[in-house]
Amino acid sequence: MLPRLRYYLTTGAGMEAQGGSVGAGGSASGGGAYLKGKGETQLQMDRTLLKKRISACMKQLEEVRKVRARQRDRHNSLGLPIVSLVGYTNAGKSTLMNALAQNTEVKAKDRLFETLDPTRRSVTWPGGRTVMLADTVGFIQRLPEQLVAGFRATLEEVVETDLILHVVDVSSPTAAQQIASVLKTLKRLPHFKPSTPQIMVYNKIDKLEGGKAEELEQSLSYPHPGIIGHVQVSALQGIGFTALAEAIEDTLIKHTDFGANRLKLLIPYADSALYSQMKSGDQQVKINFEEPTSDGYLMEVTASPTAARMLKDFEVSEEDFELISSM
Ligand SMILES: Nc1nc2c(ncn2[C@@H]2O[C@H](COP(=O)(O)OP(=O)(O)OP(=O)(O)O)[C@@H](O)[C@H]2O)c(=O)[nH]1
Ligand SMILES: [Mg+2]
Repeated sequence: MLPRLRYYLTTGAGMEAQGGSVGAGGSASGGGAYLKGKGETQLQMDRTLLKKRISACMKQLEEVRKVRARQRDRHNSLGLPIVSLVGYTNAGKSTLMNALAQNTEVKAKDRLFETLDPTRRSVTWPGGRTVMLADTVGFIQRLPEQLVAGFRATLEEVVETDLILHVVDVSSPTAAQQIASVLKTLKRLPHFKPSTPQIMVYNKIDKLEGGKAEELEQSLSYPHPGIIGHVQVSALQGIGFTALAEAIEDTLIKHTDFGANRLKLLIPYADSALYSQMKSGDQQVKINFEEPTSDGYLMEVTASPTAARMLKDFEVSEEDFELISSM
């Protein structure tokens, strides 16, 4: 609502057609003074009213931001990874979020700007990890400059997000342009880290004929530093959710600090099979540091809860780690 009001106020769009045309036509016909005056008064009243509504909306937005900041603090203190759903308007973000959270509170409607208030839901995957999903407002192309600020405000959280799910409506003929537009908007967000991991979520595959999704995916592939994976889903029909959950888990382990467990290990040379398995790019373990020592491989790793349990016997204390590495 707010961006639309702002748009009317700055361009006069809509109202010019109402009041302005009466004045213009009136002055040419001689009886213009009365009509013109009336038109202008009406226009002024409209503008005053709009200004009041904008100011009310701004207050609401400020309130939303404050609440959000408080929530953010709480979530951060809980240490939950924040996974934001971003994408072009109508891509199916809210539908996907609802389906994943099995919660019908978030509105999903076939309308522009339906989601001006980003919403959060915590979701626990079957593997046991809980993440915080954050829905955001849909992006649109060629956003008037005055609106960009308003949209940015609602997207502040994307800057702090641990992982982005970039939702795409693959059934749209302009999907490629929409992706480019979203990436551009993200890049322009102040303080946005381009390296924030991003999973492309190709949504609405139920609307495509068999095999068409792969074809489309090829044509949509977009070189971008943050994009590290892609999944095909149908938010509406619940297709591809397992693969999506796995991709999220995998990304959190490999590309963020949310691998749950940072462990310091000493793997004896005799356990070379274990060492090879860890080096094989196994998605359960990310090696942050490694050094061969006289007793074995000294490592610092981020591991999934399952892997951490398996590696428990090889754990060394902080002091031992320092001692061995200094020898
Ligand atoms: N066929 C099909 N329709 C879908 C799918 N996902 C979402 N939709 C429909 O697409 C429309 C838009 O969905 P939303 O979830 O509101 O989209 P959004 O990305 O949140 O939109 P904004 O909040 O405006 O940015 C709705 O009519 C959904 O029912 C899908 O997987 N398949
Ligand atoms: Mg939405």
